[in-house]
Amino acid sequence: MADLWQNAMDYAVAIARKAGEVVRDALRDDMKVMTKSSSVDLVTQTDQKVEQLIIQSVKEKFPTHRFIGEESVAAGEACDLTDSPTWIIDPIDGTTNFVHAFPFVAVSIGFSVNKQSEFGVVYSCLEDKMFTARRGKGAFCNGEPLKVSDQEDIKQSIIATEFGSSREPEAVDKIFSSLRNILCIPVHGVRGAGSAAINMCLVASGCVEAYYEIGIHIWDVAAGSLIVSEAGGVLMDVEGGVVDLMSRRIVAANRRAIAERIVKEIDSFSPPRDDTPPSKQ
Ligand SMILES: O=P(O)(O)O[C@H]1[C@H](O)[C@@H](O)[C@H](O)[C@H](O)[C@@H]1O
Ligand SMILES: [Mg+2]
Ligand SMILES: [Mg+2]
Repeated sequence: MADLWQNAMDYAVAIARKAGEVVRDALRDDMKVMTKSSSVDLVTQTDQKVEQLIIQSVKEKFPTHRFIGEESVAAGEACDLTDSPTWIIDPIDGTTNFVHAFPFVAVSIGFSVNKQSEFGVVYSCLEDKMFTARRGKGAFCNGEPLKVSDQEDIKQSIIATEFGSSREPEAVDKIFSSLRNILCIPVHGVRGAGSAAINMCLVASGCVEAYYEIGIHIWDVAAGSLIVSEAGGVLMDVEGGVVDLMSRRIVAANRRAIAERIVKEIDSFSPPRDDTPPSKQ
């Protein structure tokens, strides 16, 4: 039977590659850096330009599809995931890296129908690595199949996480408390690429055993989540329940036991959900 969404996925790969070129070219220019939710939540004209480029091109090809885009939501659009085919876009995941030319910057495109993820595309554009996953058909990097690490022992593991862009003292205290707990299990190391999408692709590639973060948004992890699960990994909430991409909390790991061990050490909290409008937060 023909794959209903393969055409859309091929289009996503092509547009992510084109978007990545725009990002790479922009690195050479002077940047005007603006801020959003806090003085360390950065955005540039390139984030906005790339999101518009992706949305306009997809609209021409698939006029009935819907969108959740990081910069559109920042501009006041609703973050609504319905049953309609929806493209979930982070035009630059790792904007702080982009601003500093720290070389982990991704274009992330997730796609869901009936609230189920159908494909995910993460283009790590400075490394020129195209990560893709189609539901039920595996995950790939530049066409090569991906598989999570087979490590069973948390003490032999590397865990990825990020500090995020909140500097609220309560949140920072909890982030440090979780980090301390995990580091002192002890694990081999803690790393962070500065991009949720790339961290998830590192889990899918088997380079790190797990990634967790509180404070991410649906556009950071929509594509990466499918790439992890299609590479054989598991997703979980930071308190151990079923992951909810609107909840701004995620654990992605090579296996359930590693995810559960990390959950035990996380000092959890609940940022305002992505699907709660700012007026109701
Ligand atoms: O805002 P962009 O799209 O660069 O994405 C975020 C990262 O992906 C997070 O992991 C990370 O922790 C930061 O919160 C960062 O904002
Ligand atoms: Mg992001
Ligand atoms: Mg972004």
